[in-house]
Amino acid sequence: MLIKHGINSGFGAIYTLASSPVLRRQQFLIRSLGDYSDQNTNTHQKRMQGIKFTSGASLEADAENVLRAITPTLDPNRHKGQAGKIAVIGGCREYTGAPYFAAISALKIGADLSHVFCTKDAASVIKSYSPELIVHPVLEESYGVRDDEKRVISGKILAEVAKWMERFDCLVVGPGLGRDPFLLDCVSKIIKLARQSNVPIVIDGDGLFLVTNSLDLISGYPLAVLTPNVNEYKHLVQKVLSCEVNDEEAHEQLLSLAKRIGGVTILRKGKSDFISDGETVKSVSIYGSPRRCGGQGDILSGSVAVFLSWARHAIRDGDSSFSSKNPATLGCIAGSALMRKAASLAFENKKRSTLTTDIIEYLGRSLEDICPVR
Ligand SMILES: NC(=O)C1=CN([C@@H]2O[C@H](COP(=O)(O)OP(=O)(O)OC[C@H]3O[C@@H](n4cnc5c(N)ncnc54)[C@H](O)[C@@H]3O)[C@@H](O)[C@H]2O)[C@@H](O)CC1
Ligand SMILES: Nc1ncnc2c1ncn2[C@@H]1O[C@H](COP(=O)(O)OP(=O)(O)OP(=O)(O)O)[C@@H](O)[C@H]1O
Ligand SMILES: [Mg+2]
Repeated sequence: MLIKHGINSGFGAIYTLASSPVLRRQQFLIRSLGDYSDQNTNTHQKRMQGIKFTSGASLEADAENVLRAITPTLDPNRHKGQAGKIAVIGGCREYTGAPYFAAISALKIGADLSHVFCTKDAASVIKSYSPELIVHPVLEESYGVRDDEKRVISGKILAEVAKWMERFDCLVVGPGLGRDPFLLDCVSKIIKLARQSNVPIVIDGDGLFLVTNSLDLISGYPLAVLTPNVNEYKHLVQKVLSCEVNDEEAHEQLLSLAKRIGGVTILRKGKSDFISDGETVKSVSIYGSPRRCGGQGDILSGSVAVFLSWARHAIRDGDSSFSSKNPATLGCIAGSALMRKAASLAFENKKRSTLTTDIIEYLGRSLEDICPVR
């Protein structure tokens, strides 16, 4: 049986056999969508029907239409939590900014609740940045734990996170996590738990250090998104493909990388962002900012988490042709586009003194410009 995909994949209209791996994975995604009561089904259907991924043979995603299609309307019948509950696993003695940037970005875009699971040292600092965040001081680094206590403490940490897991629409693992071996071992268990619970996971920063060295954690999980920067991408390519980054064949290499990790979605950050799930490659090249201050990747990971969650719901509520799309790819396209637009607005205003906190202040307006609240 031949089935026409509802959305152009970027390589012309695609027809595929019902038994293809793409379709099987997409059907798995549909099956794996959780319960979500949405009053706006028809609105979503209309918006999703409007998505066109690319024009012609270009790889450039039609990011604004993706944003419009997946962003839920603000409906007075909805209750707290329905617009998204995100958890960031990150924050240690050294890094408190990164988890804050990711978690606050999720709220500024429109998620209802944003949690941070971090070490005890980091917790009060992160709380002091914002009363909006729900901060759990549960993680431990090796220096605070005796060897004979490790097994018990690791069990307690997992139990603490497990209490919450089913409530989350997406985890962001890695911003400001650090590289302490005991802490990373506990985070491996958290990733396994999220996977068992079918919760999508965005892996960034030190989370990429962890999974690059333990690929089994995410391999073959279609709800995993990796967001490597230039260094992290280099390590991933070396480890997985046993070669160096090849910019002459950048798209093919990204495709093979995503395919070799079992169809996870990879967002390769750079001058243009490239996104692949091992089947297609899309790019987002809209103008951003020439400022490269630290923390912009953290905004991106928090944003992708929200949009991925919204895309899952929009796909579930859309018509049959759209319910076969990959929410991870949609989430990456939307997150990348919004981050770059906000960065460009912040730079217009602040020029060389633009900081990550300035960019965060433009997330709301950037989304509003594309997808106004009605
Ligand atoms: N204000 C803050 O708290 C900020 C904290 N950040 C955090 O800082 C930490 C480091 O991020 P950076 O952006 O500085 O990282 P970099 O991209 O600078 O990488 C740090 C170092 O680790 C190496 N590396 C990366 N992946 C590796 C792998 N798989 N195996 C071995 N070596 C690897 C790189 O070669 C580099 O030397 C992350 O947790 C990140 O989230 C950043 O997000 C920036 C802002
Ligand atoms: N040369 C560039 N021109 C325009 N935008 C860029 C450029 N490089 C990166 N970006 C954008 O900046 C964002 C963050 O990418 P970056 O490579 O700085 O991540 P990072 O190093 O992980 O950041 P962080 O400091 O948060 O860890 C991405 O959304 C990407 O689109
Ligand atoms: Mg980073």
